[in-house]
Amino acid sequence: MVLRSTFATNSKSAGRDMTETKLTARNVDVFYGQKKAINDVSIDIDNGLVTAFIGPSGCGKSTFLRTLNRMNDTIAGARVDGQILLDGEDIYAASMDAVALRARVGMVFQKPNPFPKSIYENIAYGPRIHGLAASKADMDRIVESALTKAGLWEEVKDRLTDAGTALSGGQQQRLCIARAIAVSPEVILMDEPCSALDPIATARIEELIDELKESFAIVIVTHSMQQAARVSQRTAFFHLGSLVEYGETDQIFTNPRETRTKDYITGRYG
Ligand SMILES: Nc1ncnc2c1ncn2[C@@H]1O[C@H](COP(=O)(O)OP(=O)(O)OP(=O)(O)O)[C@@H](O)[C@H]1O
Repeated sequence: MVLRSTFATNSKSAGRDMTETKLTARNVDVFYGQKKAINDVSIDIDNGLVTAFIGPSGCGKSTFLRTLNRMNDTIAGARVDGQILLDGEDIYAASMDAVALRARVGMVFQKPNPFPKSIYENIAYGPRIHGLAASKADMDRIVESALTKAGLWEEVKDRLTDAGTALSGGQQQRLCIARAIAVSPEVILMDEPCSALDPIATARIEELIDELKESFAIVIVTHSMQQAARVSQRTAFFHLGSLVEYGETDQIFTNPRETRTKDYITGRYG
């Protein structure tokens, strides 16, 4: 089945016009060797809001998420067919540089994974390799701005030379979000970003996601339907590698169109 977005065509966010569709997937299949993990998925992902991917374990949420910034390139035997467009540009085209792409489409993982470097260096690394800072003062500004947007600046401004790994789990995850933000991405992909965190750190990240959606398109994979309902405006339900239903989060949770979606959200499997 091919699902296409039926949403409105314009939105305004953070006082600027944002083109509605940021990422478009068309007829995407993903294979691991002979095994087909994603089957004919088509979806439009829009700016200025949070899109949640939900579904039972093994349904392909993380696999599909990784297609959106070519993280599957790093997995031996993985193959992606179909088309994924970022602002209309084919991200699998030979002319697309994967490193540059991953700066535009950043990723935050399940387990916080700061570099074994200082808090400052964790943020400065990306802008440095992408040549985004002309001077030390420039870099200081980028570091402060990214940490501020990630809600971490006040907690770390007096200990920027401490190791990133010395922070609490929740702080480390906000550091990883700051690291993604520092290279001015357009999209942030989050693969179960709260699964290693306690409820208080989770709430802090969820607040942050809500703030960040003003500036970035955000896609989050979550095992928690409550989390999807709290943080997202759109929800995509995957089952056995297929996109079963995609719609406004309220509609998916209160009035699902497909029986399989209803069965999942009412706890019949998962
Ligand atoms: N690196 C890999 N090599 C081979 N098969 C893989 C690989 N990664 C995932 N798969 C398979 O692809 C399918 C989809 O897995 P994926 O991790 O994307 O699902 P998921 O919905 O994110 O699951 P979970 O919620 O448990 O994280 C599964 O059958 C899984 O075993």
